[in-house]
Amino acid sequence: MHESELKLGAILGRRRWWLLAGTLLMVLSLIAGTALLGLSGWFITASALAGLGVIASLDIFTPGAGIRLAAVVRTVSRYLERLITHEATFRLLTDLRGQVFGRLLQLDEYQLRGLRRGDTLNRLTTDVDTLDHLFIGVAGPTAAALMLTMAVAGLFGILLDAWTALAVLGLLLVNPALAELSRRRGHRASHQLVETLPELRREASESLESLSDLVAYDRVPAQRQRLLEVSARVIGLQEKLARLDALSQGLVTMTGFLAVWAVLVLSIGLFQQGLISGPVLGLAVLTTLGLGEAWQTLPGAWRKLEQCRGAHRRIAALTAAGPGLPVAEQPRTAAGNDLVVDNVSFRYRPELPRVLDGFNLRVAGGERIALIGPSGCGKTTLAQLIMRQLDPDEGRLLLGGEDLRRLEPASLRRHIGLLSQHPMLFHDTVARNLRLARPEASDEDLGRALAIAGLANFMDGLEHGLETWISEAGGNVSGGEGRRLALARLILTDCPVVILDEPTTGLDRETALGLAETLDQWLGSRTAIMITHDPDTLPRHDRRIRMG
Ligand SMILES: Nc1ncnc2c1ncn2[C@@H]1O[C@H](COP(=O)(O)OP(=O)(O)OP(=O)(O)O)[C@@H](O)[C@H]1O
Repeated sequence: MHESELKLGAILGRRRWWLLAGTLLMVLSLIAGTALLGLSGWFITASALAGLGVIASLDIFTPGAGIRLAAVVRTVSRYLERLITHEATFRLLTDLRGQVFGRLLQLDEYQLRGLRRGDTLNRLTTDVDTLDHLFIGVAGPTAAALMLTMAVAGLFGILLDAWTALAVLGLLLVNPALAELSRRRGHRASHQLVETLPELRREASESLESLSDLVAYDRVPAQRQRLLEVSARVIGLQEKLARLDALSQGLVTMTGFLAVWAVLVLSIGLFQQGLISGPVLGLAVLTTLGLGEAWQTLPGAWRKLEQCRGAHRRIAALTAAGPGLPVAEQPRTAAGNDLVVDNVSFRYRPELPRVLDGFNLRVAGGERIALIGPSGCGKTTLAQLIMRQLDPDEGRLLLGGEDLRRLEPASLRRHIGLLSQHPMLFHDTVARNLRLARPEASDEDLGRALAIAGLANFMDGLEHGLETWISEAGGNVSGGEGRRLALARLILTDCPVVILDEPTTGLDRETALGLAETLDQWLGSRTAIMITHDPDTLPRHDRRIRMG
């Protein structure tokens, strides 16, 4: 098993005391509920018999106190049980999400590209939630129902006789078999549902994201049709599983009533023989009725085990994607600002042609170069190799004379900064989006970075200034403004080496030239690689390198 693979057992083990406390409280509340019914049965029968004059006197205080106690214990233990199991759930969710998210953070650019955003989100949310059902819905209640059944059978063995105890055990222990049967019958549909539900969410989110394109190409009806088809498949599976749940729940209810009936028949026999009193008979029957209820929800819950397994598989697949790029045993700290690309070859997959084939480049410390070339010639790929988001198949990349593979990743990140082609802005304030680069930056620092990025006027127009919220993926800022916000973020990092992937794209010529001027000052003695299709709008640079 890979070290970073999902360790469900370990996660459950870490929270074992919470889970145990939850199960014990579940048992206590079930016992109190069943005792409440049983004592009520005893009390009602005894009162009726006293009313008929069959029994001479009736002690109403002892059973009355018992009923009150059972009612209070049931309420309190159920409340505490909810509190504890919910707390346990949140802790389990935190552990699970933490582990899955931690694993995602280790993925490199190449592995991340293989993930579809909607699908990953699904695994992080729905699948993790489904897994959490494992304890709350299945393990805890099953253990509680089993323990209660054993306890009641023991009680019947003492109060009534061995046959009644065995009848209760025999009939109610059919329930786990019914639950298992329901799990097996729902196996395929449950697995299909785990796969189809994310497909539906993915289709829905992608339809919304690409709505303007779909409208422009008049593809809305076709997309709607696709959505409806997936939705119909989901509904079909859910219907199938709901029918199975109803059937198995009906069967469990039947075994519960069969047990009540068996206890009634057997204890009438005992009563006739004078071995038990009428109130005990009432107690036995109603206790069995209460006991049957403890099993009610289990077949559905067991059936969902299959969904848990599917969810586990999907999350495990996400977390088990091989390790990211290897890190040297004793990594060095990045030092020196000169960059060498030495005979580098790279292809994305073995079956694809080489994007770079024996590529060479030397950039001296403090030198600025413009990298130009036709679309698809590998400029962005080269930037990612320099950032060590990818490793070359052949050749090496050196920073300050040291192979990038020997450098500590965090130190490399502090040393080389990248303005990517599609920078990400978070649904957060301008200030927090910028402070991602430097948490301790003052408002003045942010203002300076924004001014260098040519956003002073833009900021003046914002009512809440730095505290203005940017909606998800930069929805309320224009493409050009979003890229310049990301540029301001890069400026805050203060890295001595920077790669700017098309810094002036999306800007009109006048703005681009203005930005080039302020950037020129900021770049100062930094080493800079500027990727562009229009080198005339770039800040001053020493050389132009043509790729492709
Ligand atoms: N993840 C990937 N998997 C497979 N091929 C890829 C991947 N990313 C890029 N490519 C391919 O690699 C080649 C180089 O892409 P790259 O993005 O580096 O080009 P570029 O020169 O930056 O292009 P542009 O100027 O349009 O940004 C292209 O043919 C592209 O299709």
